[in-house]
Amino acid sequence: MKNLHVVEHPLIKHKLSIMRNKDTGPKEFRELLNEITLLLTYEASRKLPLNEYDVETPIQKTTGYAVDDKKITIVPILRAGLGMLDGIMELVPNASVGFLGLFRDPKTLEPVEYYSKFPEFTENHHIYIIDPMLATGHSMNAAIEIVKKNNGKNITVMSLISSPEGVKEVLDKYPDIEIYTAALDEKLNDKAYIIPGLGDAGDRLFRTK
Ligand SMILES: O=P(O)(O)OC[C@H]1O[C@H](OP(=O)(O)OP(=O)(O)O)[C@H](O)[C@@H]1O
Ligand SMILES: O=c1cc[nH]c(=O)[nH]1
Ligand SMILES: [Mg+2]
Repeated sequence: MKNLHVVEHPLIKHKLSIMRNKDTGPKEFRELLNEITLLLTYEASRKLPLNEYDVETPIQKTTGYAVDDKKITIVPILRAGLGMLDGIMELVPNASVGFLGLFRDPKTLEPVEYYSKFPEFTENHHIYIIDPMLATGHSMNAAIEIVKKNNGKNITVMSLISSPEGVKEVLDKYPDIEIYTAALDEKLNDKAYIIPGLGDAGDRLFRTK
């Protein structure tokens, strides 16, 4: 599928397998999510524009290149998206951060918004919406809609595990958006959990179950 990038890498597969293990505790789970996010960010940032400037090496002048990370905004979807925030911020430390609180109603499976605080999305801004789980895709679509309503453009989605159903839901509605994910799993179960997945990412990050 065009615009879906499954970032295949032995290190990602290795780390994600440990995260999937139900016996992996929150400390290791958080560390691994952070490490995989660094690797995902490397791929998801490939198309960022570069500014040229003059650099003087000890030998001669040359051209330097700079990413203007002040023009990047990261939007973690609370809570689980917070687990990816440090990883991406390590690589683009001057990015702004906007927060969006959504939870999935267990009965309707529809996202409920409970918090939002965004910086101003100026022209030529690049926005990364981050959430480890892309299941039905309803939360991500709600997030994209909210960010767009706030004037956000150039949106990229980063997730750890995606379902085929969720990817289709997002790309059918927003065909221009690019999704970077560490794994495309098999499908959703009858409770709309990703299988094989890793369970509830928020609960595993913050030990709430
Ligand atoms: O694609 P969807 O079917 O919408 O499901 C994915 C959403 O569900 C999870 O959040 P949850 O509602 O568990 O909130 P939490 O992060 O606070 O645990 C996950 O982190 C996504 O935000
Ligand atoms: O598998 C899933 C689906 C939604 N949210 C999660 O945390 N995990
Ligand atoms: Mg959760």
